[in-house]
Amino acid sequence: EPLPASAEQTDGFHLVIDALKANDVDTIYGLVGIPITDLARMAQAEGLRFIGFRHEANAVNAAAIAGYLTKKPGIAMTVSAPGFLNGLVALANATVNCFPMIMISGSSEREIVDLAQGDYEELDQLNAAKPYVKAAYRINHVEDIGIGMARAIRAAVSGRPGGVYLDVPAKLLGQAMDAAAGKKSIVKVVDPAPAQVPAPEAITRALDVLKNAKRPVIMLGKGASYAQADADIRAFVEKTGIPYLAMSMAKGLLPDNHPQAAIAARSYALKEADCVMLIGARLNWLLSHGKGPTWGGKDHKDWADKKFVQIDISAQEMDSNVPIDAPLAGDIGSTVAALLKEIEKSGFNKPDASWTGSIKEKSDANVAKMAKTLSAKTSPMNFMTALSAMRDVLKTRPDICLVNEGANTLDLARSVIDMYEPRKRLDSGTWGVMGIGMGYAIGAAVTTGKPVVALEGDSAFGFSGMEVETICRYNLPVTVVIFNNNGVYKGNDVNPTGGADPAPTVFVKGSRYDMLMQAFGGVGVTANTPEELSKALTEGIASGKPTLINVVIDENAGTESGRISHLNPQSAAKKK
Ligand SMILES: Cc1ncc(Cc2csc(CCOP(=O)(O)OP(=O)(O)O)c2C)c(N)n1
Repeated sequence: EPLPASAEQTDGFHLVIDALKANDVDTIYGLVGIPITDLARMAQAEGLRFIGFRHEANAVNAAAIAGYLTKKPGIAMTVSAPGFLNGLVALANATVNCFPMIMISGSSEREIVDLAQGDYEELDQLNAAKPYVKAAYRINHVEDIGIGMARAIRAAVSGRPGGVYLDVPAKLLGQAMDAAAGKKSIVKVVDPAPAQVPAPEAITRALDVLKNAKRPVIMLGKGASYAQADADIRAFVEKTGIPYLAMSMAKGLLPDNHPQAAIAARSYALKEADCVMLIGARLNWLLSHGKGPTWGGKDHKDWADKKFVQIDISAQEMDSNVPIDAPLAGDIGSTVAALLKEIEKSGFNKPDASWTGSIKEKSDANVAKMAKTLSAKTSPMNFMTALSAMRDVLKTRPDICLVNEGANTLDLARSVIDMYEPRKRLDSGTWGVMGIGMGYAIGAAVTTGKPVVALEGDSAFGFSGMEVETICRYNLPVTVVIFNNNGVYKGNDVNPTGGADPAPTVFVKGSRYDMLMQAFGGVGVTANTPEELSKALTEGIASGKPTLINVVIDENAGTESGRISHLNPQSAAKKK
């Protein structure tokens, strides 16, 4: 007997989907299983895309990069306990990188977990997540799904963006309620990331510090890329005439060949600058915490004699880790707009040509030095000769995203491959984490609809390589390029015992990663020369088809841990 219209019912499954759709979510990245398989089916039936992965970490990485690219929270979905834990690493990485996303995980019934009665995949996921996320919520009652999802969305994108955990006990999905009341309970979040405008006196103070500087430099961080205030940021750099540096994911905010780019003279600029303006860049390990020899200091504790201006959406970021002379607490778009407005009114004298000229001189000399290394002919290829071939191809397609991870593959590509548009370089980021490759490539391809090139060290690729099947299943325009030097960092280590086990850093020699892509119907090619690499890369991008290029690199090439080998611990024990 059908229920009377007024008594029509809805349920938790449908309200989760309604809440996502009401907030313009169109894609979920996940891996199904109890208790979310039907939720995924229903989401797809209701018009959302559900991109199914082979490991939760890659699904969560895809959601994270979707959040970075769109400023809307990426949505990931996992099963309980082990599926949740598999996703947690990438959720923590999203939080560290300030990428807005929500990981929704099914969970066991509270009463069973709270009494440790031993349920299928029982774990107190909410409390396990809390140390690694910006916010964590559990929804226990179906009528709270609307407001719970709204809070998760606002937490992900407002203020400093980050990863949010949303715990969905299995029982919640099955709970029913009156359909009309359910509809009313859905919340469309109003202004989820409100503008945060800095105080006028902070603007004046910052411009005073910059105007009094003789040798200023601007450091753009990925926060500046995320802001999507591209025109104003470019206008600010050009109107002030201050030389600028870009952290790896901020490359392309201004084209790397811009006349004010100081990237090729980075060490000189950081050492000699008397004033540094940080825009969406934190003074963390990547910038030696703002002190020490990188900044012209005597030793790693020495604060060099410099003034710092910093724009950050979190006021608490200031003085981390050196005193900030002119803090600008606000969102980057509003802050740069306010600075430009003040400059329009009160003017700004560009730095003396002796400073900009000295940077240009250093840059030109370093570019010339690199050109020599890049033009060398080697067989087998080394990192630089392979990167030289890639650079020439990628220069013709500034619109595509370059995903990049590895050690030498990451460090060298960052300086060799120029970027010309914002938010096109997606890499290991703040943690220097390996394993983001295929997840970021899938997230970028699905989000942008554009071709993606994923340039991978062979070890780095191994963390997420099974997603090659996912790339083929959705026929994504992803070209994976693996710099295959037979090992972690290099491939020439030997087992000191002479025993049968390979050295800890060595892989199977002559491995054919290209056959992995062929196994799932994609195009697989091995490239032994720069010409073969250029041809395969050009064709891969043009085809729009899943492609993997296995690039044979000299196994003696490379440096252990790339640019950060100095971080490896050294024994203090006195040698006899
Ligand atoms: C989750 C995680 N586990 C281990 C590590 C430590 C590491 C940093 S770089 C790297 C791989 C280097 O080998 P690869 O062959 O990719 O690079 P290349 O020198 O270009 O040939 C590892 C394992 C990190 N950062 N994250």
